[in-house]
Amino acid sequence: MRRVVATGTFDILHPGHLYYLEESRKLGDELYVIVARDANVKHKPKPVIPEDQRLHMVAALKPVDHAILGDLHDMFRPIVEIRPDIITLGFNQHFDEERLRQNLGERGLDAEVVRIAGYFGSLASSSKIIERILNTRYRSGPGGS
Ligand SMILES: Cc1cc2nc3c(=O)[nH]c(=O)nc-3n(C[C@H](O)[C@H](O)[C@H](O)COP(=O)(O)O)c2cc1C
Ligand SMILES: Nc1ncnc2c1ncn2[C@@H]1O[C@H](COP(=O)(O)OP(=O)(O)OP(=O)(O)O)[C@@H](O)[C@H]1O
Repeated sequence: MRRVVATGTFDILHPGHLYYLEESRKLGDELYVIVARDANVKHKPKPVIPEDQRLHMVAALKPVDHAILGDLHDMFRPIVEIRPDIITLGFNQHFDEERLRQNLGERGLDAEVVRIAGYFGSLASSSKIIERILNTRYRSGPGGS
């Protein structure tokens, strides 16, 4: 059984998330998804959707076999428990692949790190969806409602 781990915030689900999870699942037999804790999302505005609800929605997606909330303090704790063969990074995840491999090695983990390509077919970004909601519903110019 080849175990794959995918990670992310998954604030407002869109086809890019689905693509990332489908491509991750294809690399193995079982896909685990680690959903970022609200408190750990510091590199962008806080998620709109609370962590339990983000987890609930990710867990329901077809390619996902197991979804868990991440650890609050140590991002390697779930990895040590799952012991994946592969960890996938999304196209815009800010982790340095070499550094991540090094950190895993220091903890005795030999998971392969694979970068998944981006999907740009449609409105495939949580922040762009939020921007569109704001622009179309709340920032109408002259003549707008
Ligand atoms: C290998 C790995 C393990 C992670 N484990 C956790 C974790 O335990 N807890 C957590 O809150 N975030 C964890 N994260 C981080 C998030 O899931 C997410 O990738 C990060 O916040 C960047 O979010 P974004 O790409 O969705 O914007 C982990 C990320 C990686 C790459
Ligand atoms: N369009 C996309 N194509 C492929 N992968 C994507 C796409 N959008 C997000 N992902 C991946 O899905 C995971 C979760 O992404 P995240 O929750 O940060 O969504 P996002 O739409 O990139 O958010 P934001 O717009 O706020 O940056 C990450 O691994 C990310 O790289």
